[in-house]
Amino acid sequence: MSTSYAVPVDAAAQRWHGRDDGPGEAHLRWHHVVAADSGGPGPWDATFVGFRSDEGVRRNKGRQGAANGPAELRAALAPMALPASLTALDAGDVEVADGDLESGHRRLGEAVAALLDSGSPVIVLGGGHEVAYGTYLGVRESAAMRSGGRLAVLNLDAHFDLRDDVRPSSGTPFLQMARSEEEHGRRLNYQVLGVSQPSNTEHLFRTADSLGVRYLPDTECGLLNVAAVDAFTDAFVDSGDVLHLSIDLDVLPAAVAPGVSAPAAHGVPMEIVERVCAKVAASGKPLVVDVAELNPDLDVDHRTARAGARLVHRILTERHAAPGPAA
Ligand SMILES: N=CN[C@@H](CCC(=O)O)C(=O)O
Ligand SMILES: [Mn+2]
Ligand SMILES: [Mn+2]
Repeated sequence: MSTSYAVPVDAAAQRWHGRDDGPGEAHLRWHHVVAADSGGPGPWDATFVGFRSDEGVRRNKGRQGAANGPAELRAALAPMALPASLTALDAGDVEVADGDLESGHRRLGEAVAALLDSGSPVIVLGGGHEVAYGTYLGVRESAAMRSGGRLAVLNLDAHFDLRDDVRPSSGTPFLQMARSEEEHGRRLNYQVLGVSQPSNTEHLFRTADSLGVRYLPDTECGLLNVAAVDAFTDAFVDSGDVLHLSIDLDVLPAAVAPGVSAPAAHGVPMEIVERVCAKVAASGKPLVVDVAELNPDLDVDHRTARAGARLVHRILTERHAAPGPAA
């Protein structure tokens, strides 16, 4: 697989190290199984690509530092113990330089499309939430979509990110997607879990309503709401053939995820977020996940990085254990 869209994988590969308790499957951790070159056409049980971008957060007047998110997420995932032997590929990082977010989106799209077409689940390590539009570009151009698959996008987020700004930013990705889908004669199937009323203006709620967005507020995503969350998630999974799961870490309570631009006063409990991720992964449908908004400069004892890595771990191990859809 060509990695012309990305910086050399060497720097990314350096992050895949950790404790080694001995040889064999019983001692496996992620750093043992991630390869930095393709070694074949795939599919892999997991593929990773980083999106080193702060530009969207800068444009959205947030607190910068998310460009170092990919390295931190790799470092947090690397030592996690694996319950089974998986195959994994790290395609390196797409770097956003000189404020050229648009070029970064294009290059990320090329990377995601190639990895998805290999038949592998794709994990995009952000980056500000502007990562989601680049991820979408890849999904849009993937073989699964070109052959008529229905896209379903689930955003786990305190925010709708449907801002109508002059320039793309971390606050605009899902409106960009909606417009792109419209240009392609489709309506974006966009769903959000964890929306915080005080963090979204009435204008954003109206935009969401006008686009037909289905959402669950954070106040209805607690541990007492498991049945409703399950029903919401099941309906999401059923609504698409190709699933894009976008995880903005500010969906988690600030105590769990302090290392984000806009920490959540309420948030959705980790148990619920992880449960939703596991359900989506277990569907066996073509899947791309992006993890957004980790800002290592604001993190406390790598708490946010570990929470993000734990979600990635759960998604990929759940996916590996699940029976695939009938071929
Ligand atoms: N990706 C983040 N988007 C949020 C940020 C809110 C904030 O910085 O307070 C948004 O634009 O609404
Ligand atoms: Mn958010
Ligand atoms: Mn967001």
